[in-house]
Amino acid sequence: MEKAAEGNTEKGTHVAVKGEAALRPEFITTKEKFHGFVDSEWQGSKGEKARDNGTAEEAKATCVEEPEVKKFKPDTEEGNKAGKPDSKRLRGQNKSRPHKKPTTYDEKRLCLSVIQENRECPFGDKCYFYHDIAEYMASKPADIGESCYLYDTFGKCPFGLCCRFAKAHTTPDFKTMENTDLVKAREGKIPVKNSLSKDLQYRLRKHSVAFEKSAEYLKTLSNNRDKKEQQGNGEARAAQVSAGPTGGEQHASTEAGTQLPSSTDKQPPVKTVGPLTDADVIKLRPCEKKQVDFRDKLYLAPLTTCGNLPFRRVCKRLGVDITCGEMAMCTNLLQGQQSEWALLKRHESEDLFGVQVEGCFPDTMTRCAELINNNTEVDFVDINSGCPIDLVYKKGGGCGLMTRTRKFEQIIKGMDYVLDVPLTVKIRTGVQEKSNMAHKLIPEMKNWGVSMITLHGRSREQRYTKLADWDYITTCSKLAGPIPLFGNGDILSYEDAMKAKETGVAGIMIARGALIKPWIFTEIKESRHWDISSGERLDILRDFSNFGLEHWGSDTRGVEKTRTFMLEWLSFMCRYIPVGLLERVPQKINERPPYYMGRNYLESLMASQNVGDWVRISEMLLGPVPKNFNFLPKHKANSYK
Ligand SMILES: Cc1cc2nc3c(=O)[nH]c(=O)nc-3n(C[C@H](O)[C@H](O)[C@H](O)COP(=O)(O)O)c2cc1C
Repeated sequence: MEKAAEGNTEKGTHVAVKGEAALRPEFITTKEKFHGFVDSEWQGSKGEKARDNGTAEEAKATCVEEPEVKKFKPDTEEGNKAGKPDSKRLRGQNKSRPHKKPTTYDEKRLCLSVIQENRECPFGDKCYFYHDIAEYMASKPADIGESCYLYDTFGKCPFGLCCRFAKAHTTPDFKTMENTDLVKAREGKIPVKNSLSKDLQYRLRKHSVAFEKSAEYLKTLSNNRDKKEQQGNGEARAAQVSAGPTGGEQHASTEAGTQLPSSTDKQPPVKTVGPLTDADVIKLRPCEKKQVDFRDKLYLAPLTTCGNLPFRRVCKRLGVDITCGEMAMCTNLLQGQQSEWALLKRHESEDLFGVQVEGCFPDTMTRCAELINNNTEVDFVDINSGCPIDLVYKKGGGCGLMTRTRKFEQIIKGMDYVLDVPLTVKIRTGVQEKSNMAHKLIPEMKNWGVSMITLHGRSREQRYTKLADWDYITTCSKLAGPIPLFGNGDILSYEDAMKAKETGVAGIMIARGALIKPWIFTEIKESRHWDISSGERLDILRDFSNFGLEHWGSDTRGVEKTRTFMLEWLSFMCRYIPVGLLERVPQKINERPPYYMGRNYLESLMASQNVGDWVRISEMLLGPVPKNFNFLPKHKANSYK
């Protein structure tokens, strides 16, 4: 960033710096003063000085132990975030973050045999875990708070004595209480759908799941290929295949359904059908396919790691219409991997919900779509053909598909053929910065069976550098008609959203804007700037914390998982600049704030770009971090370029 002045100086003497948001001078400070204030005011468990309209008082009540906040040295990446931005370091993912996470934060846990109603422990004397409940309870870290969200919401807490809020539902003789009225009222309600059943997992692992519709479709590919080969067109096809990012041979060998060597390929014999032509496929496509009206809806982008179910619930409360699961890899789903299936989970509040998949071959993608179709409840399935990461791109997936049009076509047609719900596609402008290709692809895609297209107005090469190209999005949206095209890129205010809609796009998708300020959906729906207080922001984080405990668990493991995902989110949220502090509204996504003081302690703390301060915020809601706690955000959210 080119600086017009030597940083921020005393109040009132601040000179606007290129690339920096314009703040009212009375709030601007220096790095040293900012950190000095945040550190000196922090009182940890006592919380006397951590004040914010009473909200930090509540925080005081929940932090029962002295928080042990890790200090981050200024020469580390975290330290650097608070200092002068280094454009190379602050872009993309933190690939060097520790891979080995501690498997457990509990030194010793209660034996499962005790948790499961005193059944006999198969390990007897050799068992490492606690069998004496009183001994376990005495060894457990102090409860985080007085009330348990799970017990209060559902009438019982499945984590019983292991819950970190256990006092709320434990009798003096260590029995777990239940609120029978509430339990009865919730009977039969399943708040989260799309879990992988043990039976399906077993069948997937044994390759005994039938993919009948996929087989029908894939047969058409092998028939078409045979015909072409007979016509002597083999050479032309090989040339087309080799145009993909990984070269030809590998892909050519995996083209036709029945001859595929992939790990998911050993399928049981299925009923064979006669040769199908492209025209047959179109005829066979069920007319009763579920219709979804996407137009004029607000779409929360699929967000790996950050777009987890608790975060999406937060956004639903704040007005988003369409939600989508984090990108799932089709081969992992076909292998029945529990962790991948977790990405398909849908909360009951998600009334228009889709899942996003990634893959590079027609056979696996088609089968994956059939698997999802037959075993989950989703309103649409999205193909991520915008994914830029090497792991995906180099295999020909993600935005690599945009350069492999024949394969892309086969994937889309196959998935559309097996799905009873609409198929949507998310693309970028192209791969290289100066050679847009979406406009060439979109007219073709219209004939392949996509029901909606989302266009992120940047290329793979570009990542987040430069603003999204909304002129190009406008051009593409016209080409896409009558298929709705959603525009995606850089929306951070209702004004940005209004301008985007004026381009004629069918709808808008928001990614970082929702992470920085999830209330953006309320702002857009109510056409206003919301000068949200830090207390209200903490309440939103509290919702996340409760939803996280419900999703990941209220035992130590669940608490720490909730914390980790909250910290990932806070790495984006710290970029929000309160409306009341801005000289010029609205905040722009590519503008970095100068160091500033908030209107109260919590607002200042929330503005910190220091991991240690995010940990402090998490401690207000989730109690002190365990001794061996370590965190480095996955995404370098602070790349302002
Ligand atoms: C943390 C993070 C995770 C993302 N994960 C995905 C993903 O799983 N699938 C996807 O299609 N795009 C993903 N994206 C890209 C966004 O969906 C979106 O296209 C991009 O951020 C541009 O929108 P924005 O300018 O509103 O942020 C991710 C972006 C971020 C910041």
